[in-house]
Amino acid sequence: MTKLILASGSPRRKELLEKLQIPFQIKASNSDETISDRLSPEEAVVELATRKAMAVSRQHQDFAIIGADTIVVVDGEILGKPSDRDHAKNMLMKLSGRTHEVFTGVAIIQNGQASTFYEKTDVAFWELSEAEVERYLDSGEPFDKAGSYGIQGLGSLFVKKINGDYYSVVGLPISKLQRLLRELKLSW
Ligand SMILES: Cc1cn([C@H]2C[C@H](O)[C@@H](COP(=O)(O)OP(=O)(O)OP(=O)(O)O)O2)c(=O)[nH]c1=O
Repeated sequence: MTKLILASGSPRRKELLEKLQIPFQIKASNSDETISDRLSPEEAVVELATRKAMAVSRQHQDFAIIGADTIVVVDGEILGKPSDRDHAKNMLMKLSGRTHEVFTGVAIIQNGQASTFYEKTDVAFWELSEAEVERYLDSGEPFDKAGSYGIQGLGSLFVKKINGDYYSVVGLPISKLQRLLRELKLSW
């Protein structure tokens, strides 16, 4: 069976891939995450996921490599991970009281060939007070996450409604990924 590598430093992605109960290794990828603003959100996440997987694939040609990328989109604006506390506060105030989209792109590179897909989930937030946001920032949770929140953590308290795959918001659309891995004969 082809050996599998998850090209990610995200502990959430590792935990989610473990659900498939297939062996894999982890190699964090440090590919360039800047993207052209001409790309649509779906094109951007697929491009970034492919870049992450490709970067690892060059050193591990005999493996199948999985890369993923998650972004938040509100009013057509792409929100990645915050650069500092003010940036995070700004993002959270933007998300307050409205619905945003979370896009996760996934790429599997095998024998130089990329198989890709993306998933879109709508997430509606309650109206957030500034005090609530400040308290959330104090928790430290927002800083390594797209859109500056974690639906799986304290950020759950902001969520009014979700339409789509919860696991895609956390960083890996695991059921769709399993189906693609099966098609590629990489999973049961
Ligand atoms: C919206 C949201 C994002 N996230 C996370 C998923 C991703 O890990 C992160 C977005 O950053 P990414 O650049 O997609 O991933 P990463 O830098 O964490 O890991 P790597 O590139 O090595 O694979 O935000 C949550 O954990 N919960 C959420 O609710």
